[in-house]
Amino acid sequence: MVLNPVLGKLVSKRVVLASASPRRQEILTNVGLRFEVVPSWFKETLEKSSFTAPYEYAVETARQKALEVANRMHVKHLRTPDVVIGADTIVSVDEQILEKPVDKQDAYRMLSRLNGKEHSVFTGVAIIHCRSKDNQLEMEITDFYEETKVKFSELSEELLWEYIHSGEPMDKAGGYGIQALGGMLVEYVHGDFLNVVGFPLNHFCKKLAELYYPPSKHNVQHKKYDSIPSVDTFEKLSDGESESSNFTGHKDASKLDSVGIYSLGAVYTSENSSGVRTGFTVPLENQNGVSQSAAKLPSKILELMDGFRASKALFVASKLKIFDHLKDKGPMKAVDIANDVGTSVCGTERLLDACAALGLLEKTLQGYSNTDSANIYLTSDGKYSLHGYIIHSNDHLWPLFTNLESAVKEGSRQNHRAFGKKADDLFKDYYHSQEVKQRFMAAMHSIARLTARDVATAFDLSQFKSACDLGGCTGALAHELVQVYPDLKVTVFDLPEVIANTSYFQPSGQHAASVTFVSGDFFKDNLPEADLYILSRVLHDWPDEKIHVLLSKVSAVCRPGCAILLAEMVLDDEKKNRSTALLQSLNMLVQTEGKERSGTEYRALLEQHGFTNVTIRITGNLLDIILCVKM
Ligand SMILES: O=c1[nH]cc([C@@H]2O[C@H](COP(=O)(O)OP(=O)(O)OP(=O)(O)O)[C@@H](O)[C@H]2O)c(=O)[nH]1
Repeated sequence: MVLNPVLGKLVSKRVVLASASPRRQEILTNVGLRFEVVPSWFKETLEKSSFTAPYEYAVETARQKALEVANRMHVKHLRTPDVVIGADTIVSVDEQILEKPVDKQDAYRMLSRLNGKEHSVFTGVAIIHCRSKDNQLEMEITDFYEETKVKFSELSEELLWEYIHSGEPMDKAGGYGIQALGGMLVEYVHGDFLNVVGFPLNHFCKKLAELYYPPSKHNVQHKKYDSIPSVDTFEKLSDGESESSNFTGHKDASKLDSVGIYSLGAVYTSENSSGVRTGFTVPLENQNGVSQSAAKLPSKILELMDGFRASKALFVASKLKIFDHLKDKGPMKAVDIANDVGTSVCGTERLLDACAALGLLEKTLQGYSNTDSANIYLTSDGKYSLHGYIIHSNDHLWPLFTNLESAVKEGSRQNHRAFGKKADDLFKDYYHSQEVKQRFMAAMHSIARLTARDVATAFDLSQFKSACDLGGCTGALAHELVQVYPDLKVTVFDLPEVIANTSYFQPSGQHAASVTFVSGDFFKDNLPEADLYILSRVLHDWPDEKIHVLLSKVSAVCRPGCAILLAEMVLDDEKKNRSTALLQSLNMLVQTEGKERSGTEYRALLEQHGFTNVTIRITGNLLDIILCVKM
């Protein structure tokens, strides 16, 4: 649960932290913010002398870090984030800016400068709200800085060197980490402690409050608030969202809710004596003249209650190929679309309006047209088309999910209830008819295309000369890998029924020859030789016993130094935070004997088969990546 509704404003947005700093990640994770980490490639080399004050340098560096990530995600990854957060922490002493030491001598130089004196720590923060309009990246940048004064005690040379040899100073601005051993060097801190650690959380929340709840003309008083409104205040405000808070342009569910929530009363805000804004509802009279108070509705719960309606609207529009029609012919009127696809005008109009309100379509006087995202993801031939997966969700997953209650009661898959037949093998379900097989392959292909770049680049795989993608289906990941690593040869190993149907999905291009297809059953047949074995969305299909069979086979053919790359949604150890992955685990319950697992669980499985150095990258995207090496 997000404690602070200001941060709650970010829940439905794709938030990206443009920072490799584990401290920033921890500070933001600790308050319940969900975000993806995309470290910035911006080199911190701005000319310091061109800034009149040290904080200007920190703010500009933070801006450049965030801008680089926003641009890269938009242009290279075709994934425009909603919000990008960048930060830069520096220490300023005697008009000098200190960043991270480059070596121990440099750390010594910095710490000696700070010894026995007061210095300032500045963190510059940039919050960029992004949106893609006509494929152009539009951004609104907000930045600020926070200053904290820190005083070091008089420290002996011996102590300084002991501290330096601990290794702690190396990745810390000014050469110390106040949150750990470095705390022992500090006599006092004036200001925000977390600012020193790398992220001024309090100021960040105030900034979000300013952005998402700007003082409106309805305010009873207009004093500018100078502290974070209390939780209670935010809850009252949270659904009375103002126009300007909708940076991303899409209409999210909470915004839609707000219409209903305050239909009985208007929201006003005022400030209390301590400068804290308070929200209250003004009673309005109903039609009978009876005074009523606007009830604050639980918007999150309402959103969940209605979630299936939105999913189904998307599924039906996709099944009817409305996005394909609009790509070729839009803008179009409802009546023309209805005629083209052979549906009723009144039903089609309602569906189109719902899709427009959900941000999937645009509605103008000329008619309906696709949004940029619809063109890319929802048309059946879009570059990153999810059409295949959406149809699979509608035709296969939906009937299974309607039996979730039985699955939970019985603890087992529900294929027999959903489809009226009992299959002993998961994939027999998919491959019993050509139509279902092609639908399943198209679904796997669309997800693999979307995630392939992340899987291929989560780790540097350039040391491997050959790879085998076990259960690699249409070869979408294999083709991405050979593009990223031109010297790599990839064998896609999958069941004969799959391999026989891959030709439709093959790209043409210079690297196509580096991908070969071999048919076989990875539980029974010999595995092709390779330096790297890839298991992407495979292990979650199976129970531990079967995974042991598979991993022991991989282990048997792996030479020391060879590796396994896993791509799965990794659960947090406590299994309480990652709702997408936890829902995916329910998805596995209704249709397989498998489940999603935590990093610790994957590590244990891999280590039992001699795979060590298990490194887990939580990407915050659809798939997390695990690399481990055979000893
Ligand atoms: O007391 C502490 N002071 C500072 C830190 C950490 O120091 C670094 C500051 O470096 P920077 O702002 O450039 O951030 P990076 O780590 O390089 O990550 P980016 O990818 O954002 O450039 C920062 O990590 C602070 O957390 C500390 O830990 N304690």
